[in-house]
Amino acid sequence: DLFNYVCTTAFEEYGRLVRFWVVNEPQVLISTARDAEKIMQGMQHHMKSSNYRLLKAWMGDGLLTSKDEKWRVHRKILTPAFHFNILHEFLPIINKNSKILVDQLENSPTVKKGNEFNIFDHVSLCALDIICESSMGTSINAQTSADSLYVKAVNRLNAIVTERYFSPVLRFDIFWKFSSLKKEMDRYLKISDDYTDMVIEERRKYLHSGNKKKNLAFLDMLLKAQDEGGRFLTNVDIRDEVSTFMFEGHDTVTTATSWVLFMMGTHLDIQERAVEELEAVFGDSGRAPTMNDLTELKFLDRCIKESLRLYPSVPFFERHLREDAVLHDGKVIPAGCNITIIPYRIQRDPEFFPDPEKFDPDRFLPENSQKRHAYAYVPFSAGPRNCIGQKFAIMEEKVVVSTVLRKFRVMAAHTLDETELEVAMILKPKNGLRVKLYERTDKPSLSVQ
Ligand code: HEM
Repeated sequence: DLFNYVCTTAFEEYGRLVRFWVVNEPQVLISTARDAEKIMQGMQHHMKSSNYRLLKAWMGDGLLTSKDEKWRVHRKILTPAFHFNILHEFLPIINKNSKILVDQLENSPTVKKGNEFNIFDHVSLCALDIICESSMGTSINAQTSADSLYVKAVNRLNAIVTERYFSPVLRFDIFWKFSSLKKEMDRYLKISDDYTDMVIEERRKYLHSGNKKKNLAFLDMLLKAQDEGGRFLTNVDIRDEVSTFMFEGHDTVTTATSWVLFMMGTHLDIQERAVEELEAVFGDSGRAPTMNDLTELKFLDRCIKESLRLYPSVPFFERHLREDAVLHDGKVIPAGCNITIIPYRIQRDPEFFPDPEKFDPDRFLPENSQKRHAYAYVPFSAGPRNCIGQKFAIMEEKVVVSTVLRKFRVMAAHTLDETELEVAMILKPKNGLRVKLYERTDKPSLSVQ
């Protein structure tokens, strides 16, 4: 199938670099850490490929798609929001929603009967609540009222963007313009834009009222910068950044979190080690994690990293070369090419990860990882265009996974071999990740204090 061909077979047939044509545009696939470094390390090749124009209908010129001065200015404004000293402000939001997730699972008839279900569906609503409240400062209660129009809009927009990206026909504007999918997209864009505009307006009024009691939101950084006369920051710019966060911070975390839980469910010895660590940190208490607790969860941290190695939420990303790129062995990729960097392949290189298919969290022990090539592990990309939300994402994963594991024993309902991967912008298994949950009966009830 296409996923295996692009990520594996193509390199076995043609070697470490593969070139093909998408109509009149040359595309080069990169599969090794040393080549990836030459593309990602500086600002020289920071421009995204022409394929990202397909994302622009939703997120305009947000951080993910923009370039040059606009990208630089916006990145500078948003970077402080992800500083370690600020991140703790988001912990109550993550704790609250993880608790709701566990409550929902506990009360679900499917879970009670010991039936299997797709863990993805539940984690997705939880991640949506978290990213919405963290970026906009408002709660949409996706977990408790799944029929909200905005929730539907975000989910459909994600799916439509992906469908267009991989459609050999709809990617061309001429066919897209007259398609029913475009009509549907316009409908959901209006719902999403209207909602975001309304939240931005309310948040602006709230901040101007001088009331500082509510949690900080990423949006506040942008509104503050606009107040201070920030260049480039129109209302549409702010909306684009919020939409970018809703896109980048939702499905990515959902996939990553679901995979860790599933991997725990297929590797019960590893799950037990993680639970022993949780018991050491939380004892018999049902208290919610603090930032200090999260730092203590070192084994869980390694499980999350290892899961992202095997199943990077973003299995590939792309650049457009405005100048020639010289690779580590002197080979030149000429200006004008689009480049696809494939973490899914790079992170399976046996030179850096012996027995690469094995799920082994201890690869990330300091003594096993310190000397590894800096670009051998790039689930969050690397260099100046790396993921701005990576610390937030790991913090969220740790809280959600630990909250679930403190309450439930997770058992996978199928094997890894039976899990077929889909070619999409986000690495999703075609038929979901199905698990069964069993309550750890001797555990106290969890609190969000
Ligand atoms: C496990 C979760 C996540 C993974 C694996 C992930 C991965 C990535 C990757 C690979 C990129 C580079 C994409 C490209 O070049 O096309 C990226 C960029 C980005 N991510 Fe994440 N991401 C995650 C979570 C998040 C979260 C939670 C947020 C926001 C709170 C976020 C915000 C962004 C933004 C804004 C960019 C664009 C950065 C720029 O170009 O300056 N991501 N992410």
